[in-house]
Amino acid sequence: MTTKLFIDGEAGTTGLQIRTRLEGRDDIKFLRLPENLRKDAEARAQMLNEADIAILCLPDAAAIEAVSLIEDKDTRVIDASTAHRTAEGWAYGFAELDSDQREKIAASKRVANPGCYPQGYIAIMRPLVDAGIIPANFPATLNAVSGYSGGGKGMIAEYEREEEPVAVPYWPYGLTLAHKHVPEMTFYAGLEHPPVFQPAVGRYAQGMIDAVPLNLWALDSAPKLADLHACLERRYRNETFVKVAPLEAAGRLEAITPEKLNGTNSLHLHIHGNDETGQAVLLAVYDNLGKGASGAAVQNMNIMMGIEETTGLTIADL
Ligand SMILES: NC(=O)C1=CN([C@@H]2O[C@H](COP(=O)(O)OP(=O)(O)OC[C@H]3O[C@@H](n4cnc5c(N)ncnc54)[C@H](OP(=O)(O)O)[C@@H]3O)[C@@H](O)[C@H]2O)C=CC1
Ligand SMILES: CC(=O)N[C@@H](CCC(=O)OP(=O)(O)O)C(=O)O
Repeated sequence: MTTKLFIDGEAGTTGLQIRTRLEGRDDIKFLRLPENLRKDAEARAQMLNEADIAILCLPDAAAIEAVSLIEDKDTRVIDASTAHRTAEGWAYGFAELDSDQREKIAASKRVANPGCYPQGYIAIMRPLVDAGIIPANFPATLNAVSGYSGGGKGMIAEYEREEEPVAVPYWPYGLTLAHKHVPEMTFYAGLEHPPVFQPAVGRYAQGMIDAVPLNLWALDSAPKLADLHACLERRYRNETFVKVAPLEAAGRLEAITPEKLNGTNSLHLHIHGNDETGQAVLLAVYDNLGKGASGAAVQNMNIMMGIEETTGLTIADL
């Protein structure tokens, strides 16, 4: 059976990457609009209603508009924007969230693709909260760095224009601590309080690291690094795309660079720290355009089509 797929916003960063990832798939028929009609609401409505699956790679307002244009109750939607991630009636498209998330995605007509920063954070925190190692009222923090493609076409142009491209190598932002990703991070990590989330954009195109520092000594369970590792390893042992690196006592590791998993849909977790001081830092390495956006959208589409992928990178591949 062929699935009719419409990517609304196909000319953008996420849309283009989805299209490239699906090149050569003979189980998909692309519904496409000519350049002059790609923002025409009537033409988009026609495609949205004709599609079996529509992937929205649009700014939030245009994504909300796209959903309102769908009259055909059978069109299934994957929204890559922030608009519906904690909305009623939408399944959160992080398949590894817990054991029944895949079924929720498979059964849903409305799937919200997660934000790039939240995926790594939730992958680290949720199993630790579920296991009671981190209490739900924990005052968590997250530091992160993303390549500039995370800001879409607009930010890419600022870094790649010929005249006076952005020269700052590392630019902290989100300093009012109200980044649009905080609500989904808090909700899906299972925490009662929003984390202090401090992202930064680096002067490189693609790839990211989420880093969660933890004062283990402050936790009632006073876990050791091996306990954190065992918890995450147990949770992701059978996952294709999320993998946990072995515990390694090193201050600096080659695998922990933001570009390491570019072009893949993999997300790798690293647990480091110091048992003597009772402190840990948990890191998630992944591609903001891979597992952080387009890769996850394709993974969700496959789950909705009943296809199970088995081709993630193992730690040993690195
Ligand atoms: N880049 C990333 O790493 C990630 C992005 N996302 C999210 O995915 C979505 C897309 O982001 P991204 O691809 O980076 O953004 P881009 O700006 O690169 O692409 C957005 C595309 O949408 C088009 N567009 C805007 N308004 C409309 C409209 N009304 N009708 C049809 N098309 C429209 C734009 O047109 P034009 O080309 O004319 O500007 C552009 O091609 C956003 O919601 C973003 O937050 C999510 C996770 C990660
Ligand atoms: C580097 C950079 O600017 N990144 C973007 C996040 C991109 C993204 O994931 O947007 P969604 O909310 O649609 O997921 C930002 O911080 O706004």
